[in-house]
Amino acid sequence: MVKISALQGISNIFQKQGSHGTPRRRTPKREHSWVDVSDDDLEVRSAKKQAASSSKAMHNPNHGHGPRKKPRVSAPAHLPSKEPIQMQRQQLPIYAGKDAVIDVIRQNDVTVLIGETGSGKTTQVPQYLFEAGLAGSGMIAVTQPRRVAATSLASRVASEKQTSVGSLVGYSVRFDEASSSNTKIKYLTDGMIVRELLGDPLLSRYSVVIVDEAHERTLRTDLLIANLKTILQARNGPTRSGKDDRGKGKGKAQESSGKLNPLKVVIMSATLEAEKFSRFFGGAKVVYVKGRQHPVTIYHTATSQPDYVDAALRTFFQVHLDQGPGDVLIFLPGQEDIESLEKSIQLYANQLPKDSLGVMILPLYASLQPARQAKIFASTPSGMRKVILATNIAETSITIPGVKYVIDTGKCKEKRYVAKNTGTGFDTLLTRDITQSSAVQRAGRAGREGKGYCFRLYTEDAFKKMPRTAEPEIRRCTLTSSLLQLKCLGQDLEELDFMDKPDAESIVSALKTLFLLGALDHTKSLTPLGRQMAAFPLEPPLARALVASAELGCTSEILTILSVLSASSKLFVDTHDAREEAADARKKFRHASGDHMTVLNVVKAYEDVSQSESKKARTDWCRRMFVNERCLAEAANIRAQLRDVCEKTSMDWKVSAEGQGQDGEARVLRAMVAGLVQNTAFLQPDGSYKQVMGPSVVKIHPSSSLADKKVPAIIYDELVYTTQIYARGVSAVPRSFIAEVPVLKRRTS
Ligand SMILES: Nc1ncnc2c1ncn2[C@@H]1O[C@H](COP(=O)(O)OP(=O)(O)OP(=O)(O)O)[C@@H](O)[C@H]1O
Repeated sequence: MVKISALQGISNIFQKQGSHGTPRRRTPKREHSWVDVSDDDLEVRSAKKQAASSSKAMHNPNHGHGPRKKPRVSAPAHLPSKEPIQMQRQQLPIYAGKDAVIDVIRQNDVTVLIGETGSGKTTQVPQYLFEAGLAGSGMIAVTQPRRVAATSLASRVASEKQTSVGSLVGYSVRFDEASSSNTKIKYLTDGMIVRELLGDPLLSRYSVVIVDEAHERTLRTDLLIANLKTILQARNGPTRSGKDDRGKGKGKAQESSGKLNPLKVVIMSATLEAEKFSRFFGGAKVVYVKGRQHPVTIYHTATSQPDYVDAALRTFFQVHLDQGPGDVLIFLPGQEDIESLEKSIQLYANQLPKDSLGVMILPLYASLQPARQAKIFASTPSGMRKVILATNIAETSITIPGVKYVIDTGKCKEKRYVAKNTGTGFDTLLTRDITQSSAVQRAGRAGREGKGYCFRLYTEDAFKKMPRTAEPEIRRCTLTSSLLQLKCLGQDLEELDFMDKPDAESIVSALKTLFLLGALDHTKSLTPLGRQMAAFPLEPPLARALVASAELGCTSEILTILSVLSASSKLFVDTHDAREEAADARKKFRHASGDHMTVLNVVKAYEDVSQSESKKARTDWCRRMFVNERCLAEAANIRAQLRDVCEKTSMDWKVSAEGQGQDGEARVLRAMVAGLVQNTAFLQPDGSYKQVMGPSVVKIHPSSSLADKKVPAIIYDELVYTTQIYARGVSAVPRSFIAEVPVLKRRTS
């Protein structure tokens, strides 16, 4: 049992000499942009000048060379602002430059807008443009790389506009939408707007597209940016240097005469290579909004901290015990570290004296169910300090009310296509050091409602050595889904004008996958099947399984399986405390063929309980069975949305294989094989599984109902790369099912 004395030891280490050494307090110089809310709030500079200044800020965020001091032991009490929301809006740095921002955007087709984190870009610019009439009869789109940002920003801006989400201000994220015919400002993920291109290649319902957090260079943001360039030409005609030659005063995007509306594009970020974006759009105007509302004081450790989870634990308790009110946001690379730190914090927090401030721990990672993610935005109960343990999904755009302290481990997980090393060709998440841009964004999550503090668990030298920005996703991730979408638009990855060209190897791999799925023919042309697949907001292999289910008469079952696979949380509750009970409960659902049919068994059992029992009894049942009710609720929602797409594409979603015994089961598995053609492996004499389409040897993941089983052939949902390569979401299938797939016939015979 850990004693409080041990806890106090932890808190002291940071403050004294311990593993952190004495943290450095940097007193920012007056002229530095981190603290300098200048009188001259807006500057429009040439792209070159801006880039130089931006790079200075990136290398030097709050690192004025002030004296070395210890951190203040008790920061002044911080309480979230109680000022009326309209007054808060007027105090944002961007407010003073409002008219100038509107003018620049009115006069230019493309504007690159840079401003400090928290200066008001994301919440205010769309409102300014709307108020100035730039939406015309169309909409203003604001894209975000992450859904949690899109939904929370919509709700903030709706309250600033004193309306409810879904009316004037809406959002659209995968499997969730709140908008109406009255919506004029729409926050949406970059993935959703790329999807909208399929039905509306010129994005004609938008008068303005604001690409926010463009520095992240997600694959979808890059796809959008490439398309915006061609859309601008189609809608606005050739222009000089991104200039709107129609002149001032003609900003109203909608023109009569049945012609296409001109489009305004705004690229925004706090940490952007402005010059590169400006050049890409033929010399777009760069606007720099100066100043930030509240200062953020940054500390670095004196020595590096290889055990960053332990360092985060110590730093948290130092803040908790020594600093004034204010919530804490800790950045960690992934779910595992989050869960481990959560346990440690809880363990020590339980031993705090009864009268001390309580600790409320809230995890935040992408696969957490949206309703649980949303809990971070709720106000902190009195007598508590909220600590949010987050991955980089909290890194950009969002304001978490109450957060005053940020602890940055300096680590993140990055998706990377692994092909060269293993020959298997799949995206995997690797832990790595963050970039300077990420570090600046992370610090920017503090200081949004008042003074903030950021404790970086790495040295200042390490910060200086970090790369400025991350490698664009287009250079390091699977391109299959994007390639399919582009094919539907009549475009080619090789030909589209991207800011950075994709890797040739990734293009070949994506072409191969789509060919194997039947989405492309041997001339690389889109097939009718490919077009059908692209209609679904699913990765191409899952979309292929769904289309196959129509021919096999089992769409209802496949919809259920795919909905559960697409939910953000896992179907079964992981538990370390009651592992045996959980395993016993799971046995009741286990299907001999493996995980896909097991999913169906769980959903069926849950539906039976739901029909005959109360809501409470249903929840109790889930708890007893170690089934995650949130996953099932989310899956039901996803299923309804996929069903709608089926209806729109005239696919009969009711057709079912239920009650048809083994024949029905075989049809469900055949449909899954059609989608998972590349995820197939055969048992080898030595008991291992060897990929049919690749050179790798894989093991069945311990979480699978087939773990340790030896079956002649398997299909799997995904590979996980840890110490070895594991197949997760596995079903046993007869080898003949695999041999039936036309493209696999030769390999399996
Ligand atoms: N949900 C919220 N609750 C309280 N205040 C908020 C909220 N959302 C925004 N704000 C306030 O508005 C300010 C501006 O937020 P906004 O997201 O527009 O800034 P930004 O310039 O886009 O920052 P970033 O570059 O970090 O995305 C915040 O610093 C905060 O003071």
